[in-house]
Amino acid sequence: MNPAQKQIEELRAELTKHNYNYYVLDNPTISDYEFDMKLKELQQLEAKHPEYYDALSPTVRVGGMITKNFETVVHDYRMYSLDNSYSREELEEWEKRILRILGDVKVEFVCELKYDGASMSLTYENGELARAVTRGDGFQGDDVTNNVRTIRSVPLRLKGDYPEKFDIRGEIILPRDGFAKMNQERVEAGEDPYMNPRNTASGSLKLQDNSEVAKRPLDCLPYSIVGDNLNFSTQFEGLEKARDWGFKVPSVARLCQSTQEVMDFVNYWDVHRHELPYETDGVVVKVNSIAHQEELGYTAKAPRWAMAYKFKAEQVSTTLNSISYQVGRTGAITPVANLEPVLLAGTTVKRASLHNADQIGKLDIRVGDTVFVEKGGEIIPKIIRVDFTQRKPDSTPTSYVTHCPECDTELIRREGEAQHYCPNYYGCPPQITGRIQHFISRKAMDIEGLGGETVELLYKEGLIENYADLYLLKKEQIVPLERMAEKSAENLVAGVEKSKEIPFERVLYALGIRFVGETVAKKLARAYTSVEALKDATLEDLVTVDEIGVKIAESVVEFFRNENNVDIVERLRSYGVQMEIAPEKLQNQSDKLKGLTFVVSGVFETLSRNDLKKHIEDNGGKVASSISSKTSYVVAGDNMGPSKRDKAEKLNIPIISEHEFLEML
Ligand SMILES: NC(=O)c1ccc[n+]([C@@H]2O[C@H](COP(=O)([O-])OP(=O)(O)OC[C@H]3O[C@@H](n4cnc5c(N)ncnc54)[C@H](O)[C@@H]3O)[C@@H](O)[C@H]2O)c1
Ligand SMILES: [Zn+2]
Repeated sequence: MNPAQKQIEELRAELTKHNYNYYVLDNPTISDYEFDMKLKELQQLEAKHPEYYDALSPTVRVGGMITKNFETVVHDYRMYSLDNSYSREELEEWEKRILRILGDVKVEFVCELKYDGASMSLTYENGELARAVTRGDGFQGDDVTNNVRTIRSVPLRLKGDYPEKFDIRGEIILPRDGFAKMNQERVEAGEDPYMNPRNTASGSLKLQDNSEVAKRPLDCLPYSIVGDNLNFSTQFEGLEKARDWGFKVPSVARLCQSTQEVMDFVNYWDVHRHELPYETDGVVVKVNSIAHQEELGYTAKAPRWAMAYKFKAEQVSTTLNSISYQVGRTGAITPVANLEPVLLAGTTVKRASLHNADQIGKLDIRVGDTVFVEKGGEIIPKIIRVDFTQRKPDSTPTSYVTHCPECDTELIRREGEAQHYCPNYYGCPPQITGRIQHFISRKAMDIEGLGGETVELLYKEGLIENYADLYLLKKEQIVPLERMAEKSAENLVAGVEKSKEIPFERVLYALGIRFVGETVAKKLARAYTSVEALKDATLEDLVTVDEIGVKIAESVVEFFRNENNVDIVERLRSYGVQMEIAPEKLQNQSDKLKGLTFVVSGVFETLSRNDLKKHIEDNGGKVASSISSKTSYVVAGDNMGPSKRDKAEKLNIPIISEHEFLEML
């Protein structure tokens, strides 16, 4: 293969992978700037070598895709991406291109902010929200109407002189405050914080349970209207109309008569964007007249009448004062850079994560170095590189810690893992308190009246050494402690007592067995029904359980091989903690539907939809939200949607009634 072709194909493959990480997994591994630069490189190569044209290239296709977890809907009007620019020169070139097409006319521009979230198309019919669909691949997207209905700024009913039918496009975002609050709750519950508002907003739309979506403070910021017979003739008027109909259109949009005015808007917001309640990653400049827009049209991927001007992620340089090492609940060591405090993107930055030993080696970072720090959407800033021109002649390479900073045990690094670990499971303080903090967290034993700091205090005072000790705490022991009062001590003891009602599957999760998260704990609880049976399970036995792999199985066996753990579990049982699935619950459970996937549609006579779903899950079946070739049965009630019926028939999937379903049990 010729080198140019090879390079083109490698870039296409790499960008396709990043699109998948970004749009499907909501978990990008490179910055947007790096992504855009690679895309530009590909664009230039493809322009030089038109012989390698490919209609599937990331340069000619919108990067997203449908997920198949929702009903797929074809957009009446295609959804496009935007071309990007990073400089005034690029903007001026764009203006010239436009004038070449439009001829000698006066062109007005509208500047809007580029909200950083997930794009959404809302269809309104006769003033009512009919559908909400993600951008997907631009031609078709996921029907997420049920999730979007929970967003308060999406009007379900419009007011004023709205057109009979139209689509309005907007960005679904998570305001900074709401995001910070969600993360605070997660951290308190012992869960990892979300990475950034954009990915969290996008991930929220894909949740299957809309009551979960309703808890998230999402917002919808509209920016364009498409349809036939619209009653306005410019972009700016369209925004005003949408506001009158009840949409939350941000008021920062501005009409500009020249590139200078556009640049003034850009420069103003590059600085002041950190004062906004939500994140933005640039400005979108649009030709104002819709007649002009129609004349300009679209390329394969983006309108010719609009251009995004992207802000560069803000970078600052500062000094690395020291590196410290944190020990997590599992004993994992994380190196942290302690920086000379510096203002970045509206907040003072003092620390940055260095991830692991390899990262330190890759950056060749040393104490005393001047380093560049960047903050994208992430909460924790990143060190991009060292400014080697500023390196002091007497600096010495960083040598990674060899012993645990908390308990002085020699660290280990397992084959194939990036992190170092402190193996002192029972003697290392942050591991001990970390395990107890996990045990009491919301999704585990949910012990009210007890928080992470109190756990540390109780441990420091010698009152607890493991989570079983919590059940022996007496009010009289707690009251004398710092910041404790009669009432809070009572609450703590009552909270511990109440946790004895927590079902076995959550107790199993609370034990903190490595790799046994919530879902795995559920599977294990169902498969073994008691801790006694799980304890005796062999590796060969464990891996036969659905979705349990060797890694998890080994970890379970290792946990119960340790006498200390067995002892603690035995004590928990003796205090009354649930160590098996309650018999009455077991009665209604079976494996009868194992391996079968059901889609439930319509309204039912004897059961509610939720009960029906619970029956399916209790008997080992799976519930999916949309019909695919993997569906085993569709359980249909009254008013089953015709499109679902068509699809089931096309794929030859049996449609059964609720009575037929109950008979299966
Ligand atoms: N880091 C990664 O791995 C990775 C991977 C894929 C994509 N990306 C990022 O995503 C970008 C591509 O995504 P894209 O195709 O959605 O393009 P884009 O985000 O650059 O621009 C198009 C989108 O901007 C949004 N938008 C926000 N405010 C708007 C406004 N006022 N008017 C019009 N549209 C507005 C719309 O949802 C529209 O779909 C890349 O440039 C890159 O920065 C990053
Ligand atoms: Zn240690």
